[in-house]
Amino acid sequence: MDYMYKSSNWSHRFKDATQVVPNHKATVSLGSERARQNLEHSSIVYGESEEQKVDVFYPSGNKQGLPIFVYIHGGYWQDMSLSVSSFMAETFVGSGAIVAVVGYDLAPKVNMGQIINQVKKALGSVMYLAKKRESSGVYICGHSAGAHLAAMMLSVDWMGEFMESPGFLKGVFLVSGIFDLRPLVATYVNEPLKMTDEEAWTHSPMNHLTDITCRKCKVVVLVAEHDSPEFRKQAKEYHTALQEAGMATQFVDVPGVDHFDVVEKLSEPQYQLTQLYLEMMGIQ
Ligand SMILES: N[C@@H](CC(=O)c1ccccc1NC=O)C(=O)O
Repeated sequence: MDYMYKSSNWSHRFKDATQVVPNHKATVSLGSERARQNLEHSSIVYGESEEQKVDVFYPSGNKQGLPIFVYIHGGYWQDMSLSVSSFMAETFVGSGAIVAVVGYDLAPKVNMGQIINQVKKALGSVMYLAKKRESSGVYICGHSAGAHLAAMMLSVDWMGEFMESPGFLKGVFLVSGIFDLRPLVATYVNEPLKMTDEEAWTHSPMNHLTDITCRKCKVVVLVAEHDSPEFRKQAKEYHTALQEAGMATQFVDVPGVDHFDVVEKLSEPQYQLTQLYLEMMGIQ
């Protein structure tokens, strides 16, 4: 299971698996820096720590009615950061979306329950922004561990917790995600997280199919051709479970990419997933 959940082992692009994650970090951090240099942006502070912020990138002109593309980064809830996660902003803002990048604290500083709560608060602040800007819809894209967090947001009671209309949330894109955390408990991934089997199940989207609040959300479950068999299995099983729960869902097997460039390429306007997201947001 350690080998299955080490995504760098399954990349086809490098001879040496140890190059994969450093290359990913260099790529996303360069793109993120460029976005901060070239785009109008500001931060919403939703909590006390440095990471509890949402960085928002805007098309010029202060227009109302734009879609909001929310990005939740991966890194097994213990790696990566807000500052390296705006690499797609230039492309999406260029097409007329507001881009909101979610930061959250990492393990071992916080546990899984606290991380999920932080992301909920972050999304609550995005819902408020959506109302203020009369947004045409909020679309969440999560990668890997971020896809797990995005899937957990399908079951948030927005009216109860934030007094915000759930109507803004229109789509959720889950890229190479983990939807049942139980297989991770015995792996290296759990060393800083320290989840028990019970906690792993409590915080699994697979355990929250009957309390989905966003009944009208379109959910796209995506997996990379060169993701590990475990990731591919997790995605297929969650997609089937969503279907059985009566959700509008679509499965996309993205050819020619691995666990990392499946999202890196969102910085390219012509990439298949960029096109799919823009189309779903109604700006293509
Ligand atoms: N330890 C993992 C790292 C990893 O999976 C990862 C790294 C950066 C961003 C996302 C990742 N995957 C899941 O959250 C590996 O070596 O593949």
